[in-house]
Amino acid sequence: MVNNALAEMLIRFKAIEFGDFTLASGAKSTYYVDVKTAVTRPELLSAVAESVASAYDFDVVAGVAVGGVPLCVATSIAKKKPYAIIRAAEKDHGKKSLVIGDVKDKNVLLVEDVTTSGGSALHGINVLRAAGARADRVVTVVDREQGAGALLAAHGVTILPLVRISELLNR
Ligand SMILES: O=P(O)(O)OC[C@H]1O[C@H](OP(=O)(O)OP(=O)(O)O)[C@H](O)[C@@H]1O
Ligand SMILES: O=C(O)c1cc(=O)[nH]c(=O)[nH]1
Repeated sequence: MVNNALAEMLIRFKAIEFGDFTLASGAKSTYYVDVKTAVTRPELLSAVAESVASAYDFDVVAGVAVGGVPLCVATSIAKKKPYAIIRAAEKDHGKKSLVIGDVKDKNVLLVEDVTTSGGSALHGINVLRAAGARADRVVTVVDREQGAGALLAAHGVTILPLVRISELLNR
C-alpha cells in the first residue's frame, strides 16, 4: 500500500530537508526525512493512524521510542486496540523491561517513522519476540529503500511502507 495523500502531506509539511546528515546507522546522507516533527501536525498523525488501522489487523500496535511512540498511540486510538512501547535501551533504574505494555502471545504490528538500515525496526521485533509476541510485520511511514527490507526479510519480517523515498524525491 502506498499512500499519495500521505506523501503529499509530508511534502507540504516540509518533512524532507537537504544538507549533510549522519544517520542512526552511521551512514551519511544528503537529505533527512523528519517524520517525527511532521507528525506533530494532527492532520498528518491522524492520517497515518487511519491508514494503518484500516489496512492491517493486529492485537497490539507497538513503536520503538522515540519516533514510533506517537504513531503507535494514535493507531491504537484509531483501531481501539492496545499499544506497546519499546525502549531503545534498558534503563538502569526502575523496572528493567524493554517493553511497556502486554505483548505476550499477541499478534503485534510494529510501526516505525523511518526505515533506513532497518536496525531500529529489527531491535523492536527482537524485543517483542523475546517478550513472547508474534511479530513479523513492520509498517514504516517512509522507507528510504536502503536495506531495511532485506534485513527484515532475513529475519522473517515483512516491511510495509506507507511511502517510499523514491516517491517523495521524484515529486
Ligand atoms: O533503519 P535505521 O537505520 O535503524 O534508521 C531509522 C531509525 O533512525 C531514527 O531513529 P533515531 O535512532 O534517530 O532515534 P529517535 O527515534 O530517538 O530520534 C528513526 O526514527 C528510525 O527509528
Ligand atoms: O536513518 C536515520 O537515522 C533517519 C533517516 C531519516 O531520513 N530520518 C530519520 O528520522 N532517521
